[in-house]
Amino acid sequence: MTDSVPAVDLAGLTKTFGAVTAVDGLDLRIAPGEVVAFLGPNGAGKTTTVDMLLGLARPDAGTVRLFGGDPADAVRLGRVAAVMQTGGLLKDLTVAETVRMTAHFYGHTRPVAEVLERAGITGIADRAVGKCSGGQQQRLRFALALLPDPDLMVLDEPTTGMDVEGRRDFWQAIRADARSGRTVLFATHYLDEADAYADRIVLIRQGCVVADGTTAEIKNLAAGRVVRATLPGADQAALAALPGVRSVEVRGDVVLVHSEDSDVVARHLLTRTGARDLEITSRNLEDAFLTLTASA
Ligand SMILES: Nc1ncnc2c1ncn2[C@@H]1O[C@H](COP(=O)(O)OP(=O)(O)OP(=O)(O)O)[C@@H](O)[C@H]1O
Repeated sequence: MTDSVPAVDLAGLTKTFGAVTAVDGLDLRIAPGEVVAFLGPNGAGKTTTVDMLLGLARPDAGTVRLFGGDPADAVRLGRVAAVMQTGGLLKDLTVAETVRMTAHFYGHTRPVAEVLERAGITGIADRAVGKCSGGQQQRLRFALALLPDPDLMVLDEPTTGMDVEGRRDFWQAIRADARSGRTVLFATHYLDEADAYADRIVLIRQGCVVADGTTAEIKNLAAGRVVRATLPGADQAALAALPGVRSVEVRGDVVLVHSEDSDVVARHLLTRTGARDLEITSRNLEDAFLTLTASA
């Protein structure tokens, strides 16, 4: 029964700041247990959406429901926790002291040792926060967010400014934790993070959802696949007439067919022509991102 209630349900969400429409009638439903990347270029409206989702900002129009209820109630009940980019840590306390102190503010929490372990910071429990790297401090913020054992974890560009290793360690901790069934929504403008760590990508531009699907679907949506083959004297018109073909390019003896249905192209090339050295490649997420977020 509870599974039929979405973890997140945003409907017609709109927010303007003067002449700027930051979020423009945004609709989004996230089922319990999904790990969703909220991906978009700078100024797309990610933070404004996350702020409304957490009840930190009031929408001008539209509704936010978390687990079927008001966001403020979900936050108060500890069903939702957030990891933001910066702030909120005292440099002189140790990692463990910080977690213990925060645990006192809640009525009931997961054990401190358990959240340290889940966030992957047991080994630095006695280190002063001021001596921790940016990535370690973010994992500490993650540990704090885990204290109430929330059903939904919201992260707003949590790895900004971290080095590659720090980002990888951080995401490994998040990903391992999400396997327990927690719903995760993270805003990012790093394509590789969305690709590597999300089950689903919601791409936004100018406050609207422009694409929503699995990583593979998003790649295909914008880019399809490219079938490359060696085929001297290729019949360009015949290839262009195949279903799903978007373009045919001939470079010397090599032909490149850009298509939504690479199977049809491959079958045609192998059975009806003398093509050899076939290669099928999916264009990368970066291509999809650039195509879908380019200004109209
Ligand atoms: N408090 C505010 N006052 C005025 N304009 C704002 C305010 N907050 C956001 N905006 C504008 O709303 C738009 C969306 O901003 P938002 O921060 O939500 O985007 P974002 O996708 O999170 O961007 P980034 O990746 O750069 O953090 C931008 O044009 C921004 O300048």
